[in-house]
Amino acid sequence: MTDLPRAELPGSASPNPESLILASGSPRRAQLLSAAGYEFSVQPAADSAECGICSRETAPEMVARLAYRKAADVVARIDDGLVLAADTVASCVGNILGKPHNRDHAEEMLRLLSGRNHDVFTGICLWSRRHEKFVVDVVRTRLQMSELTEEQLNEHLDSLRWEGKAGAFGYQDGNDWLNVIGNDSESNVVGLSMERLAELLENFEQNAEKITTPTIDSIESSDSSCS
Ligand SMILES: Cc1cn([C@H]2C[C@H](O)[C@@H](COP(=O)(O)OP(=O)(O)OP(=O)(O)O)O2)c(=O)[nH]c1=O
Repeated sequence: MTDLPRAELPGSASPNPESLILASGSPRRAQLLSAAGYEFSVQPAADSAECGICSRETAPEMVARLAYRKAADVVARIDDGLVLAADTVASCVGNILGKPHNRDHAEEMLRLLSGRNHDVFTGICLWSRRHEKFVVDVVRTRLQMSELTEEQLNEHLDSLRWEGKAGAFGYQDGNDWLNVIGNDSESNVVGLSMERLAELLENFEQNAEKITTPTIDSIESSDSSCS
């Protein structure tokens, strides 16, 4: 993994900056933020904020909607703070791959990904409770997975390193059968693009009133078809 950039929080020059609250129970996201030098507290969103795959929803629409829902869930419980929420899925030949439910599900995902290029999408939502403004954005990283041998597949399944990870793999685990294509964000695969986070923080004041991709309309309309 490349060095991760640091960034000032909006209003950090003011005497009373908003503190950063990570609305996620993901240990990877906390590690990424810590490694980049951010100070933050953790307040995971309720599981109910992360409802399942919705009909007619693309992977980027889905991660945007879920990041927004997770942030909204935590914003409703705090008086002040800048809430950061994210959601990550893999996407391969039209299939959206979240966290596997069990070993068989993980195997199914890995057999689909084996030998294929695929995408990982992470939605990010930053929401200032004090200013009641938020931005939502989505980052895509393209990956290539080599064709897995039966031995590699079984070793990975036995290791349980697929647990709790979208697509049933952990890029951070350093498997030689998985590579990011080109210069796409590596931290995005692990759950949070640190490059995009720095940009969103830096431009929060300018961008917070308008939603980036996708629009809040599509987030809300997708939500209504949630199963
Ligand atoms: C693709 C990939 C995902 N992941 C992880 C990041 C996320 O933790 C997880 C995707 O699940 P998410 O639902 O995005 O996050 P989470 O359930 O872990 O935490 P929360 O909902 O509280 O924010 O997969 C890796 O660690 N490595 C990878 O290579």
